[in-house]
Amino acid sequence: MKELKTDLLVIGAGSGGLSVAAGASQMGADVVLLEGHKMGGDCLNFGCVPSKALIASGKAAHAQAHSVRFGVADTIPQVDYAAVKDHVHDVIAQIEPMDSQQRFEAFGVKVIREYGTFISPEKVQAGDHVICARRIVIATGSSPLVPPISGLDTVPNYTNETIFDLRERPDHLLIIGGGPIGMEMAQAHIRLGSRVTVVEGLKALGKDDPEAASVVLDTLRSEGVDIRENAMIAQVRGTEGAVEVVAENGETHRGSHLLIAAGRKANIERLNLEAAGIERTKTGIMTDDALRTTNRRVYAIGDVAGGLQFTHVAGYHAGVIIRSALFGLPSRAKTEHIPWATYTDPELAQVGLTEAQAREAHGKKLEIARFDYLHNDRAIAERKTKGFVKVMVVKGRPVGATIVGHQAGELINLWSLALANNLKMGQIAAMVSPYPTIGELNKRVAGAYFSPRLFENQTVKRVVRFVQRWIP
Ligand SMILES: Cc1cc2nc3c(=O)[nH]c(=O)nc-3n(C[C@H](O)[C@H](O)[C@H](O)COP(=O)(O)OP(=O)(O)OC[C@H]3O[C@@H](n4cnc5c(N)ncnc54)[C@H](O)[C@@H]3O)c2cc1C
Ligand SMILES: NC(=O)c1ccc[n+]([C@@H]2O[C@H](COP(=O)([O-])OP(=O)(O)OC[C@H]3O[C@@H](n4cnc5c(N)ncnc54)[C@H](O)[C@@H]3O)[C@@H](O)[C@H]2O)c1
Repeated sequence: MKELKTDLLVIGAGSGGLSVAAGASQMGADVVLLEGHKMGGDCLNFGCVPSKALIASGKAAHAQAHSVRFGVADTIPQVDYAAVKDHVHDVIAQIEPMDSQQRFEAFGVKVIREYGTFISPEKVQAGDHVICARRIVIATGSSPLVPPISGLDTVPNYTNETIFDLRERPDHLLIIGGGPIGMEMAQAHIRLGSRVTVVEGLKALGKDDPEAASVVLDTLRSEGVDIRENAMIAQVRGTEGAVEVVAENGETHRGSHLLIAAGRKANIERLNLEAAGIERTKTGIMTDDALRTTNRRVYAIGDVAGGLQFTHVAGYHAGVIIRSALFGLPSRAKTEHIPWATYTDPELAQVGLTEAQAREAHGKKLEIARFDYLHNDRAIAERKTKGFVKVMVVKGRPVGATIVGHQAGELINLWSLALANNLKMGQIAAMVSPYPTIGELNKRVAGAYFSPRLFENQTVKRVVRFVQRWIP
């Protein structure tokens, strides 16, 4: 056994672990990084990056088939599914060097390509190394949750870890789960020429504002995706090419390929948390606001912490714990200003409270400002008029924003800034947006908040009439 001593041990080289390792090593800490599988973790290899690359192929195909309204004849797209997957892997390859072992070794990080297991509260074994660290960060991410569905162990199925390697286009993709993974994959595949059925046990896109989610679901349905809700799958049967899923309500759906997109489970099995005195919750590792586990020298960040599971959250967590682990400063992870977006077309984005949450929290103090894409000139020119921006406002400050429509994921950035800095609606309204941009929607929704105060206000009208009588 080789013994190593270090300031900081990071377990997992995904979005969270790499951010900690890069930041801490460049600030002078001695860092050891463990990775049992692929550098870059889920986001690069099996998550955000391949899914967005696949979505881009779907968009290209959809644009060819729907161009006549721009005066350009529609064509039936000739999709080469294997070439689409080449594109997906080429995109991964282009981003890969940023997450590579070589890059991190150049920062001075000692990278060990082994899974880590606690053998005591301050020691972790990885292959033939035992690492003793002043501080340890668990950033081991999550894996696809395979629900206890009868027959699933014998019927061929795909998850996000295998679907991006499939090179023959599914004739009919059956998806269990109508969350963001299910919906993004459903739309990409229908646009690439597969038939698609999504079977959701509860409500599709159920974590989002229902009014906004329904804009996305209606669009997917209009493109041909068969979305079945309230159909919890209890049984699957069949063979490769002919799969059947049976819901508790008796519905049966058939397809050629089965994708499981039924949620995530934290990667804790290999860690031997008991040896380190680290407690878990139902969804991951138990942490306090500072992301410390029940073992004070150990932090848990990103998906394994069991909260919001996004790459930008893992990156944000990394910043929070660097402050505390490296500088010994108080640090707290907040959630109120964390946005998320689902990259369907139209996109769906949220930050802060939804309308329902804001009503519950603020009751009559809540005001809703709203502006529809239909009135944005750039959206009209691009024929992207579906959707709206809705901002929840309390005492002149936004407490949440919901956007569904073209580039919603880009538009939500401004509201993330506003919530992170407690900005007022007046500060958003003061911004000048270039015309014609989709981004103008954000200014216009702030305008919509103020218009009734200005245009339907008798005092304002009286003051204007009075001043107009006196000025030369
Ligand atoms: C299909 C899909 C699409 C997604 N799209 C988006 C998106 O568009 N935007 C977004 O923000 N998020 C998206 N996500 C979520 C995002 O991928 C995760 O939130 C993010 O990767 C979490 O980062 P992490 O560092 O916590 O874990 P990961 O990136 O998964 O990294 C964990 C790493 O730890 C390693 N590991 C595990 N156990 C051990 C051990 N014991 N020892 C050593 N190494 C270990 C794993 O091999 C892995 O490499 C998507 C996820 C999926 C599945
Ligand atoms: N754009 C993005 O940022 C993005 C994209 C994809 C994934 N992600 C991340 O990955 C996480 C996981 O995504 P997900 O879509 O797998 O999970 P999810 O938990 O959001 O959705 C899973 C869905 O599967 C349903 N389900 C579970 N068991 C079922 C069964 N037996 N039959 C029918 N339906 C069943 C659930 O009711 C749920 O609606 C997301 O919460 C998000 O954090 C993010």
